[in-house]
Amino acid sequence: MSATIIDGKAFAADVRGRVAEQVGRLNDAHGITPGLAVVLVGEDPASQVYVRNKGKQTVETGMNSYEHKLPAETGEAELLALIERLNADPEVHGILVQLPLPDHMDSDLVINAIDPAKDVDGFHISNVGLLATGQKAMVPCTPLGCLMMLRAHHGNLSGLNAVVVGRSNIVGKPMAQLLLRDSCTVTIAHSRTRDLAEVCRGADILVAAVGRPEMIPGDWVKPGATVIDVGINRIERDGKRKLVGDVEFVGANRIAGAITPVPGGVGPMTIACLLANTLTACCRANGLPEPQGLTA
Ligand SMILES: NC(=O)C1=CN([C@@H]2O[C@H](COP(=O)(O)OP(=O)(O)OC[C@H]3O[C@@H](n4cnc5c(N)ncnc54)[C@H](OP(=O)(O)O)[C@@H]3O)[C@@H](O)[C@H]2O)C=CC1
Ligand SMILES: Nc1nc(=O)c2c([nH]1)NC[C@@H]1CN(c3ccc(C(=O)N[C@@H](CCC(=O)O)C(=O)O)cc3)C=[N+]21
Repeated sequence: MSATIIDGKAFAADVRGRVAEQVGRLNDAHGITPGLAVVLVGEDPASQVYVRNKGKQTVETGMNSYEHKLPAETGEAELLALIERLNADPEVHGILVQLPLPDHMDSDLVINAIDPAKDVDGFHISNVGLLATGQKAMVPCTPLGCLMMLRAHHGNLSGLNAVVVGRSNIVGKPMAQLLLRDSCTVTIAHSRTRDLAEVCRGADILVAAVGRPEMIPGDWVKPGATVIDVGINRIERDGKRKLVGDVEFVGANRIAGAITPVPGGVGPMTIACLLANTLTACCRANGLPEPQGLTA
């Protein structure tokens, strides 16, 4: 028997629909339009695709999109000055600085210059600390999207064994925090983990966020487990360019209970959650009630 495919595209369309509806009501009742500013430094082709998709979907949900494209050689001071302007701009409720930044910039410094209330990526140290201590934070979009799909699929996650492979600040660590908050027993694995296969086989929920094409084979998956594949890897196979995850899909699909595909899994939900976070930030900035069903 094969696994249930968790359709991230459909989930994302649902989230976007709910965002659009609440944006419409916000506009009708208060004359407010949420605004998202996306800053891209340099010309990484993959980043350009994401930024274009984000801008398009922002406008489709009735929000304002402000794109700032800076050349790769932009100085750090110039980027910080732009962030200052966006922090002060009342029309801008969310700010996203696309990562990675060019090598000559200090990413931590840049991210921590963003007003935490506008930090829709949830990467600012204030938001990281708020999430870790169980307080109201802006929650990183990719882990938030994964959590929404897991909750929808499982209902209650309490007591389940969750293994997160990857410990980055943008995916692995916040994912682990969210699973812990939902009372999973959480293991974070990484490149130094001993016997990763055995660790993975203990997982009721397996989240792969590594960045290595198809490194997790089917026989690392516990029968019936839910597999969330965050990996986005561009490879060439049989002369064709292809997008694959960190999980070997065909093998894992035979053993898992449910699995997210790549593409069409976590990726679309990341963008939908970015829109949801922008709406949340706008509501908070205006002292209005939180949007329903769109926060963690
Ligand atoms: N779908 C989406 O919306 C998004 C997808 N992504 C994708 O998710 C993947 C991960 O991204 P990100 O977290 O930024 O990546 P990073 O490169 O920042 O982190 C990768 C993590 O994987 C671990 N790792 C590397 N090799 C191994 C190994 N052989 N065994 C076990 N662990 C290993 C690293 O361990 P160590 O710390 O020890 O080095 C590290 O913690 C990428 O494919 C990225 O493109 C990212 C963001 C959003
Ligand atoms: N500050 C910042 N915040 C981010 O959230 C951020 C970032 N920087 N840098 C890069 C990563 C990566 N990321 C993705 C978003 C959407 C898809 C996505 O929509 N993927 C589609 C396929 C798109 C394609 O074909 O390339 C899918 O999986 O179906 C993927 C990856 C956000 N990131």
